[in-house]
Amino acid sequence: MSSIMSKVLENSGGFAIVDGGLATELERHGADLNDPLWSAKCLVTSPHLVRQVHLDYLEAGADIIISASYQATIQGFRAKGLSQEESEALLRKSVEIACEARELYYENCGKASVEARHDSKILKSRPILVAASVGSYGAYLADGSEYSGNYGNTVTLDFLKDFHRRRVQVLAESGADLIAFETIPNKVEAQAYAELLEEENINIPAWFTFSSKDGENVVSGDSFPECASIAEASKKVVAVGINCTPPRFIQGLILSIKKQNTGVLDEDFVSYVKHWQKAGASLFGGCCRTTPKTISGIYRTLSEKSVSSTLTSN
Ligand code: MET
Ligand SMILES: [Zn+2]
Repeated sequence: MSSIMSKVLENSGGFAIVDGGLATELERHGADLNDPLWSAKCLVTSPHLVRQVHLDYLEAGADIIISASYQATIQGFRAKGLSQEESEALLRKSVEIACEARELYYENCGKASVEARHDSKILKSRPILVAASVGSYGAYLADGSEYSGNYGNTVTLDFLKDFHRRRVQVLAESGADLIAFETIPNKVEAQAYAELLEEENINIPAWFTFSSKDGENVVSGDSFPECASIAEASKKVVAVGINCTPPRFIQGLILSIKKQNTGVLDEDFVSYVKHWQKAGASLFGGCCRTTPKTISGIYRTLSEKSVSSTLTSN
């Protein structure tokens, strides 16, 4: 495991908390994301709101925040008329905004007042990681195929590598601590990411999270353990897990690979967290429709006298 990830896990007693939904939280605050760029639209229209939502997650106890680049692609920005340079700058901006939120958070910790503590905000100086989000090709298509994983015959391994190549390079050089490949819908895209990390000599670690709608396979029907083994075979991948998946499926999925995971949840997921921890997970967070309240619930649950669990890591 990379030293940054170990540092975060050690500091918090063997587990770390990841943020919750970003796009849906931006929407809850009034952003209109009805656009092929989805949350990436806010990088242009409301960067302050993005920064505030990152900050809300840090104050709710998240140790790792994920940038607003999930649906930010060079191809998507170019389709809106932006130049190559402007498109790359927006990718970098997504990470810069998250880094600014981290700075603001540290400043707030420094001057934390008694009121803030009463406000139940978590203002505790600790190692915080910024992960650069990479959503799937299906997310760029914005036609629901990120939840079918069915890209048709023309979308090959090489096509996917070329699609993601420049974006991954730019994000790797953006100041992020790691890359979060999220909501991966099929095996071929996982393979494309793993090969890109090698070919491009990406020098920050990555994690891979897959989405499932049946508790056994990823959304395309490819086996989750097979997808996970692609991630595990890469030296650059420090964690493999699940996101944007109903919480009732998470424990079984974790057990099916018995490695560390990021769990992702919906309405009453907090009750599941300790089960996921017992099943071997060490990273816990939310996805679409989870909020800072969800994350502070996870924080409180995991901060209670910890259950004895064996943690595994790759
Ligand atoms: C469809 S999954 C979206 C993941 C992304 N990190 C977000 O919360 O917006
Ligand atoms: Zn999601």
